[in-house]
Amino acid sequence: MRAANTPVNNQGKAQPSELFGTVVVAGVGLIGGSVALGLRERLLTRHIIGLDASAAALEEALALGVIDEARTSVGEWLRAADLVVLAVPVKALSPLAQALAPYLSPSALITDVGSVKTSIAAAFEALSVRNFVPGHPMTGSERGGVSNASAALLENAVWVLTPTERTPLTALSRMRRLVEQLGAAPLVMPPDAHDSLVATVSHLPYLASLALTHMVARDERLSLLAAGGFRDLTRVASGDPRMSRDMVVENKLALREALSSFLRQLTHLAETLDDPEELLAAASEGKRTRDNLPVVKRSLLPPKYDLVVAVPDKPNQIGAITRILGEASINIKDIEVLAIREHGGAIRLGLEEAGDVDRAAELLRGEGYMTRNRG
Ligand SMILES: NC(=O)c1ccc[n+]([C@@H]2O[C@H](COP(=O)([O-])OP(=O)(O)OC[C@H]3O[C@@H](n4cnc5c(N)ncnc54)[C@H](O)[C@@H]3O)[C@@H](O)[C@H]2O)c1
Ligand SMILES: O=C(O)C(=O)C[C@]1(C(=O)O)C=C[C@@H](O)C=C1
Repeated sequence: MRAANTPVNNQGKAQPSELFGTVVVAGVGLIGGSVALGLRERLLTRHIIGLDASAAALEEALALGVIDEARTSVGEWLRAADLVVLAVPVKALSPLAQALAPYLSPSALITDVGSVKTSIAAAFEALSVRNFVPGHPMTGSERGGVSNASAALLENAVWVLTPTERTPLTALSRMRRLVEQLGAAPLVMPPDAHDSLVATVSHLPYLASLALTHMVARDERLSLLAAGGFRDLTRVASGDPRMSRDMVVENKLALREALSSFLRQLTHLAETLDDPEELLAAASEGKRTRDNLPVVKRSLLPPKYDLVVAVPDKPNQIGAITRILGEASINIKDIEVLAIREHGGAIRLGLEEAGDVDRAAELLRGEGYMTRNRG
């Protein structure tokens, strides 16, 4: 079923890649289609089956050479899948997971690309699907559908992986490698941390774009005067309304908090109109932050402070370690599985601040873990 070849990953390290004999992409649209094309172009699979509720989407995907075979309903045929990628709208993810689960091979790697992670992570846990690694590539477009799919969309994107306490280290490790083989940069964090962060960087900007477009809709002269600045700030308002609505509603708790912060920011900025020096400071900070965004600089991930932890071969090790550090308010920005041996393995934790490394090491040693700082 699987063979290994040894391409070089985007950090220049030789890494064995996994060949997935049969891949199922459920939801053959913009993101599902892009994953399928990436797998094909990088020779990571022999056969791709598209599963979609829309016969038209499947026909288009076949015609474009994105998939080899089309299916409109689940069934025994799914047992042949070595990798299953769920790429349907957020609201359809959990019902689809439920429909697929009885047919999945226990060795298959399962992932999804949905924009909200706590709900789908919980759904797969409840279904006791073992090798499920929730994911979210931080890239996309306001133009959906397979005709806009491209392997290049995923290249250099940060791809968040949100394992739960039950995700096996081996599954996380396979998923990390797959993301790297697709040219993206994996970043591991708990599902709730992901949802809280995307509320600010993705879901709030979507609501802000709606608010701005609604203001323009009131007066035709405004739309005539709207130039590049307005266009750039409101691009995401052109996305599919139903899909976008469902995405923000699914994350409404975190989004409400982000909205409150945004309203406080706007109120503060309104006050600085009477204090030009303060407004200049805010504008300079805004420029600095925006100019240094990795997506603007086209750089990969920001620097992190690393701690390597030896983990015994027991269940729930990621959960135990993240809980110990979470209780001490130490933020884990990334987790990488460095090695898996019969009697245990090692993971690298990417921490937010230099001082966190010593604090985390002390806490973990206190709980019986062996640690090593990595410069
Ligand atoms: N568009 C983006 O920028 C972006 C970025 C990252 C992640 N995502 C996530 O990726 C997922 C897919 O988004 P997209 O932009 O590729 O959407 P899309 O509309 O391009 O594709 C979705 C596909 O899913 C199919 N589908 C819908 N309901 C289904 C069901 N119940 N069963 C089977 N097929 C079904 C549709 O027919 C369509 O072909 C979403 O969960 C979204 O949150 C989107
Ligand atoms: O349109 C784009 O460029 C996007 O990257 C879309 C975007 C975003 O808000 O950044 C939208 C939703 C997804 O979950 C991820 C990415």
